[in-house]
Amino acid sequence: MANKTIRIATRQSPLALWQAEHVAARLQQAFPGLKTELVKMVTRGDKILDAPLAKVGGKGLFVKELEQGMLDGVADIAVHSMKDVPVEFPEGLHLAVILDREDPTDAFVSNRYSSLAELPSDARIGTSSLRRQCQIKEKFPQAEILSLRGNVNTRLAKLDAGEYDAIILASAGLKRLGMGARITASLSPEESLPAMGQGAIGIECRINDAEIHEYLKVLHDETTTIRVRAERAMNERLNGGCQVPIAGFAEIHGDRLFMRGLVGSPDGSVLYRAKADSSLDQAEQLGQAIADDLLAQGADKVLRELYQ
Ligand SMILES: NCc1[nH]cc(CCC(=O)O)c1CC(=O)O
Repeated sequence: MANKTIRIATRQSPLALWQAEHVAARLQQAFPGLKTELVKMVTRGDKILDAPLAKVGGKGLFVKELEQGMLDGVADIAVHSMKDVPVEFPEGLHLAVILDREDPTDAFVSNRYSSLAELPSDARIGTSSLRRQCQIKEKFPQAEILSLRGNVNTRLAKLDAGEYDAIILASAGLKRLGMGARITASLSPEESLPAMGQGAIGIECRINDAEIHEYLKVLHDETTTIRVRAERAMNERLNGGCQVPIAGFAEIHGDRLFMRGLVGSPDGSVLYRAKADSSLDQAEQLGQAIADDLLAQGADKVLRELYQ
């Protein structure tokens, strides 16, 4: 293992670079002498900035190019936000490890209002996530939802320029970039149920690369893995990516796994919610049960309309 260099495929947004550098630092801490190298790439999701994600379509918008890099042998691992990782992988690649979770909540950020509850009914709210949009619209049917794309700094600059009364974005991204102080209020799961995998970092690599797996093992976080396994199982059954109004969030209390799921119409007029709990070794079954509950309520109608 002497002189080994691990080449890490990453996007170039400040958050992606932070996450890749975090993984590099953790690996070097565990394996003194190990070298790492960032292989910086541009994904389709980075290029298409003028359209809402829901319109761009296609799964794996932020990961495909990184995956091709590993298949081509120009990178050994890819560091992803779990939220952006589709449930299926290209042949030869898989998810090797999930790291401990940062704050999974959605953040309410405003220069004018101190909480979601204080917003005027016709507030202008920035978000490009249908999941956030449908939950906001349920409570504020008159609210104007405005597109908000770009990296964290771009999004905050748009808010500061006065384009919105408030914006909603992932707390994890703000905290990782040292901008946690910009979070006006963390939204509770009742106010905005997070996306599957939100706040968790995952590492993908070639299935047959035994040496790399030896290194990655030290990064594994069991609690986060169980939670994200349940959340991904729900999305898999609903056939949902990050461009559909689906939320799934699991928490561990004692020796039980508690999960909530949600499917909504983008305009917030229909929202289906489900919750259940299980033992920790039944994570996948729990996620599937939540999905089945949502489907039995009629969630498939909403999803079918979106996929058309
Ligand atoms: N879809 C983009 C994306 N992917 C991961 C994060 C934030 C970090 C995380 O959830 O780990 C974001 C930005 C956002 O949702 O505001």
